[in-house]
Amino acid sequence: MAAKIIDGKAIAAEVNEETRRRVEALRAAGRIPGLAVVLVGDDPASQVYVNAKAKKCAELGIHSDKRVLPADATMEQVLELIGELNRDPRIDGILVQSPPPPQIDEEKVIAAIDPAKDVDCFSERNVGKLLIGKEDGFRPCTPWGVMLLLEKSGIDPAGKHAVVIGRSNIVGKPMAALLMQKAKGANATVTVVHSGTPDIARFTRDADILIAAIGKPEFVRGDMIKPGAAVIDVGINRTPNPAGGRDKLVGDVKFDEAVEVAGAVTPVPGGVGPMTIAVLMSNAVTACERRK
Ligand SMILES: Nc1nc(=O)c2c([nH]1)NC[C@@H]1CN(c3ccc(C(=O)N[C@@H](CCC(=O)O)C(=O)O)cc3)C=[N+]21
Repeated sequence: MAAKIIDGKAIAAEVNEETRRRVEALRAAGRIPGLAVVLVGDDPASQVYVNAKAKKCAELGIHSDKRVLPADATMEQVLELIGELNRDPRIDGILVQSPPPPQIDEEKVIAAIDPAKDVDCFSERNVGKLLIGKEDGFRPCTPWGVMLLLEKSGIDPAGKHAVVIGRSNIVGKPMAALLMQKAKGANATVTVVHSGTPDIARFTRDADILIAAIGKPEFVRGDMIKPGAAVIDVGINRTPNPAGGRDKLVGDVKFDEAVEVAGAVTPVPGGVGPMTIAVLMSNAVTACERRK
């Protein structure tokens, strides 16, 4: 039996509709939420994401301020810009597109962002709040997007074995923290596997919920999936199109095989990606609502 394909685009549209209503309410009260998106350098993939975020802001009535610094920008220049955006009253949220060029110390840049404007939930303070389950920080965009996908697809993690492949600060670690939270919509038993795990398949085969976030194209094969499991593919890997033209996007899961074994699976594109942007928009509006 073929798996149910989870429609991330449709679920993101629901979340965005709710965000649009919140923006309307703010605007009626004379407030316009503002998001600054900082891009250092000219990486083509980063440009695509940054433009997608600005476009979604426009659709939802959020003011967006795209700031591009050259690939050889210095730390001083980046920190100067962050300082300016921290002080700018029109800006509620600040995002610095990751990864920056090598001369930029990303950790220092994140630390310079006002935690009240840290809509990525990357700062030490907001990651700390997330870990202790405090609700007044922000939701990490991709992991929270995954939690919403599960909830809105009727998949309750409570009592299930969730296996996260990958331990990045952006996805793997916060994903594990959210899934294990003692809260409605979470409460899973969580295993995290990574590049230091011998025999990853031994764990993934026991997963009721499998989250792939390792950045290796089609790493998860059909024989690594428990029959009926929910498989969430966070990977976005660009591979040159053999026919020329636009790069092909593939996830961290071999979709054609997963669909034969899993109970539910997210596609790439059209799965987690649109949810990441939807949560970012929601966070920007939350930042504005709190500042009232
Ligand atoms: N500070 C920071 N915050 C981020 O949230 C952040 C980041 N840096 N760096 C890069 C990753 C990646 N990311 C994506 C967002 C949307 C899609 C998305 O919408 N993808 C579409 C396809 C888009 C396409 O065609 O390339 C989809 O999956 O359907 C993908 C990837 C946010 N990131």
